[in-house]
Amino acid sequence: MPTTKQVFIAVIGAGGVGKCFLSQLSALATRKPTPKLSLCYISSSKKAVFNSDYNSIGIENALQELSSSSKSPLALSQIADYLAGAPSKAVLVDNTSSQDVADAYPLFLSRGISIVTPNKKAFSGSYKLWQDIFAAASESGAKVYHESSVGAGLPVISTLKDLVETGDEVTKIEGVFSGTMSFLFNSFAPVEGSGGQWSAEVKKAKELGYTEPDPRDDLNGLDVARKLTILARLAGLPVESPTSFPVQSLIPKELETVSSGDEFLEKLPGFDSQMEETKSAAEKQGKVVRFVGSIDMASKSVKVGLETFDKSHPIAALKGSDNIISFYTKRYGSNPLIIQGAGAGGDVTAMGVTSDLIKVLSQIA
Ligand SMILES: NC(=O)C1=CN([C@@H]2O[C@H](COP(=O)(O)OP(=O)(O)OC[C@H]3O[C@@H](n4cnc5c(N)ncnc54)[C@H](OP(=O)(O)O)[C@@H]3O)[C@@H](O)[C@H]2O)C=CC1
Ligand SMILES: N[C@@H](CC=O)C(=O)O
Ligand code: NA
Repeated sequence: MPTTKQVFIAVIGAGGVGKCFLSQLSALATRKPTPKLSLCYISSSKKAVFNSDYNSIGIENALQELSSSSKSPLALSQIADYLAGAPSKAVLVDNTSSQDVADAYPLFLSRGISIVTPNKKAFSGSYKLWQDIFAAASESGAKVYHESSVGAGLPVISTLKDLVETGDEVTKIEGVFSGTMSFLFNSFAPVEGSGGQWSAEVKKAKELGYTEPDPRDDLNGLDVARKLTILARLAGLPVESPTSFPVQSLIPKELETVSSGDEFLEKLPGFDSQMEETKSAAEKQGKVVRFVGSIDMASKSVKVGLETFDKSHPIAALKGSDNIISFYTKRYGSNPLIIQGAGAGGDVTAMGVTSDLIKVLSQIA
């Protein structure tokens, strides 16, 4: 019979972030034998591995077992039943970008199943979903953490929560919130040198694991809009949705209707001149162009899009996939609290998920 010091873990999604999470989970299970972490379910969109008697799946071999499995994933309501019936507490780790999985969070939480996730969809969907998630968690006592939904593993959500919960008042949040956009502009329009070809940099960002599963979700500005929706809500602004404020898209008009991400990437080189024009216009003023976002609490305004910056500006000087996020608050006055570092990539994102899991374990086990 398992003791209360055992926690069952279900992992949905084993892509770039999911794979890195499994490797961190394996190290965590070895380093900290208590509570005993029992991986009881793992799935991709097409396959799953689980045992109806909750026997643990070896974390080290989970990916191999998943790729050779002949089982289909359970329906979300079945996963909730399965985890609610586990012999002790269970945690769902959602490493997908699925809206369907996100929509089921209130169900999981109401059944006492805690959630950790880098998926932005639940927290930036309708305001009702946001309310349902936190109401379900508070009623059942299940925990929900989503640090990597903004700034990957950077401590953005935890910092904002700490500011608010200790009574500070956020007045403005601004910065670079997309690892993909940061990488693209840092390499396409660097402060020094001529930079690469736009469409080739987009392909590179995908290969490096920075983009969303469909890179159009980054280029249309929606990924940044989702992050700002999450931060605005946490700061006390009940933003209705990521499409309820101005968001600039970098998708060429001619490619707005292509049916797949792959077709989009194939056709993008034909439209490189559009981004070249934007870059030259900034260069003519001695500046560089970057993709940024801001939330102004007093005017209740949120915006996402391109802006030009002096080459000496900290935003212009970012490297790689770095994010930079400035919190202006009553306490910090005119010198904002600034968080900077890699904002995308499998390992740094999984780090946020694993550290959330550690927080949950310390509260439920
Ligand atoms: N990559 C990054 O740098 C960051 C990512 N994130 C977030 O992390 C999440 C994962 O990103 P990433 O790993 O890069 O994406 P990937 O596309 O690499 O992986 C997504 C995984 O989810 C699986 N999946 C999709 N839908 C379902 C479903 N309904 N049920 C079960 N499995 C499903 C896919 O399965 P299949 O392989 O069968 O398609 C795949 O294994 C996203 O929400 C993203 O926004 C957050 C911060 C940074
Ligand atoms: N596609 C996103 C991944 C992290 O949220 C990004 O590039 O920032
Ligand atoms: Na984060």
